[in-house]
Amino acid sequence: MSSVNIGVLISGGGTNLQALIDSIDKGYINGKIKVVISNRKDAYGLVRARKNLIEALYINRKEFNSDIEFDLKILDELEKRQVELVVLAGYLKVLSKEFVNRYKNRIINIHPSLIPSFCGKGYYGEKVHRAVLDYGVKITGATVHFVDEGADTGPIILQEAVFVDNNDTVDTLREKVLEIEHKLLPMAVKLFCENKLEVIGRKVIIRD
Ligand SMILES: Nc1nc2c(c(=O)[nH]1)N[C@@H](CN(C=O)c1ccc(C(=O)N[C@@H](CCC(=O)O)C(=O)O)cc1)CN2
Ligand SMILES: NCC(=O)N[C@@H]1O[C@H](COP(=O)([O-])[O-])[C@@H](O)[C@H]1O
Repeated sequence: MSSVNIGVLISGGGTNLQALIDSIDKGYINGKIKVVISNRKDAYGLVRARKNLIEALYINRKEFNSDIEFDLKILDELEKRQVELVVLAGYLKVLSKEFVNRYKNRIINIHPSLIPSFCGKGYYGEKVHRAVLDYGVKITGATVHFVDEGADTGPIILQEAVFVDNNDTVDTLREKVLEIEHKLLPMAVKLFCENKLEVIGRKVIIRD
């Protein structure tokens, strides 16, 4: 089976990107990351990409007149490289309808909570863990899902839970959830690359 061309969008440190790079390098994922694109110049994920000889682009939103034009630029860079799967690995901008429709059911996102809890506009990064602690829930976790027009509303591919302890802080919770993310995201990408994910309405069926 030929490998799948992957494009990864980031905004930050890139530990999920690193998990994908490592998973591909050890042969766990039948894919090739063709390009990493960040909307933030200081994203350490760009450094991780370059260290692994992966093309890394910073695209400055301020150089475009609208979010749509910005998205179209990103789409152009992805399609120039025949990208078949887009992975959002800590990408902190909501994609436009045009982008989502161009890659329908071919955009995967990782979110640091058990969707539909603590997700959507305003819920990203540490804000999620802060909300989890403030609410007092006893479990949280991570979700990998296909991306649709809404923020974190797409069909769920994989989830895994973790207990919230009384002495947990944002930092300790982030670390516990990241450990799950670094397992679930490569697993979901592997399943996609092996053509084992079928979307039926809101449900994602994992085929053997
Ligand atoms: N169309 C979609 N685009 C994106 C999705 C999605 O599900 N559908 N997922 C997000 C990632 N994400 C949660 O997983 C998420 C990212 C950012 C935000 C948010 O509120 N962002 C702020 C700006 C943040 C910043 O630039 O500092 C905002 O848009 O006002 C919510 C959820 C990726 N794209
Ligand atoms: N709503 C999107 C969101 O909050 N994404 C989260 O940003 C972090 C990125 O970390 P990383 O840059 O080390 O992969 C991860 O925890 C990811 O789940």
